[in-house]
Amino acid sequence: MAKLTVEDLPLEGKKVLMRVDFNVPIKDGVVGDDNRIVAALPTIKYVIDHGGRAILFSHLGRIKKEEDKPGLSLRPVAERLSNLLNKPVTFVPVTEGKQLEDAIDNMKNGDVLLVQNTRYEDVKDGEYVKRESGNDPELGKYWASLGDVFVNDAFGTAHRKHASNVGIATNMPGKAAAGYLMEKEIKFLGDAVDNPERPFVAILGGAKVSDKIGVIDNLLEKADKIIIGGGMAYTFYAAKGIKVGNSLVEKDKIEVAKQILDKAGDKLVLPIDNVVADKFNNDADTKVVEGDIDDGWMALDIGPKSVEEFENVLKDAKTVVWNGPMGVFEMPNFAKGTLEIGKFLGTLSDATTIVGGGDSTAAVKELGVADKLTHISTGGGASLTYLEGKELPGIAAISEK
Ligand SMILES: Nc1ncnc2c1ncn2[C@@H]1O[C@H](COP(=O)(O)OP(=O)(O)O)[C@@H](O)[C@H]1O
Ligand SMILES: O=C(OP(=O)(O)O)[C@H](O)COP(=O)(O)O
Ligand SMILES: [Mg+2]
Repeated sequence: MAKLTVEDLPLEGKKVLMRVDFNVPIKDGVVGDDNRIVAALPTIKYVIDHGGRAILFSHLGRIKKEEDKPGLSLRPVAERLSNLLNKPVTFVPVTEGKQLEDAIDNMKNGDVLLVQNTRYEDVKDGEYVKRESGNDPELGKYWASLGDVFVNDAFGTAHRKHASNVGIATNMPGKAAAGYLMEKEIKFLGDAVDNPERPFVAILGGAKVSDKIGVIDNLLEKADKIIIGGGMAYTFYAAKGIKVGNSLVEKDKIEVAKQILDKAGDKLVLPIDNVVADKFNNDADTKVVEGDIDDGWMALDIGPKSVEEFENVLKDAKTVVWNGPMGVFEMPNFAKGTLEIGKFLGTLSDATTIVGGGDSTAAVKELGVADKLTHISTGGGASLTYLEGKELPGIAAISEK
């Protein structure tokens, strides 16, 4: 990388602003899968071992209204980080102002501080102002003013142009560096997918339909097959005139889905059958149906015929990139599709198998199939954007050597 790295920066006695991606699953105030926190430890340790004062920034979830804030506090993450580092981590429950500035002034060399969820800035006085997500120039400038140098290790957020990554970096010219995780992810993805061994199969699922449906267009030129499962599948069902019941559908993306279907021909593989439920709950009544999904039912997992069909497509693959679970794996009754696909990828011993994304990674770890895969990437949307051949704004903003 022709970019500055953390090793190029002066650290001793410096206030080192760090952007990490700690957007991890939280349930009942406790961190679930901590892969993304663990993945950032090498850079954090390097900074504090070299006498830096680490001031960490991350987003968590999405905040659109005041009521979203309490459940999306980073406090539980500070606790987990403290356990992992085996040292105290100061948590500052605000994103600006005197409390934050005083806490930073009180830091000693080697100390670690975590700032509240950067997306608290997206809602001010009850209004959705998107200061963080809209890269408000004043916000990036303010955060940059709090430190001496900047290290961006948030690969999972690199496809976003937000104040806490791009904003801070552009306000610290010559002093914004990449961390080890950022370097590692780019190197790995580059080696695997710039000239992928073929057949190259992409698997796309999950729930961020409107975010991610756009990448399919570019992926059609790179991949030999694209398998669509999980919450991504039903917008395509709607585009094909298949009934979707109450399944997750992004209505304003149905047109896009139609265009993709026209262009893709048999490159795109959709689920044949689904596990449908009468409510969004693990205890729902369920059944497996092919094709049409009746009103009152929603598809929460792919069915056994879909698994068989997907495995058939995957069996000869030499490169597989997977983002987005095949169903609502957080509920045991809808985890089977994700589990089966994960297990099957584990049997492809001479293929490069890459799983990316906060939730997909949590799924393969939780379901015990992560060990047999080639690479677990912290980025879902970020990996897909990289795969499309697009520049990642978070990386572009890092200073050149
Ligand atoms: N059929 C479905 N209906 C609703 N949500 C789904 C469905 N399939 C998967 N999901 C949800 O998608 C979420 C993950 O999506 P996403 O964030 O795009 O993936 P990743 O974090 O791996 O990039 C999970 O919380 C999962 O429950
Ligand atoms: O979890 C993330 O992406 P992913 O769900 O695609 O893995 C990143 O933290 C980005 O979050 P965002 O999609 O709310 O900007
Ligand atoms: Mg996710």
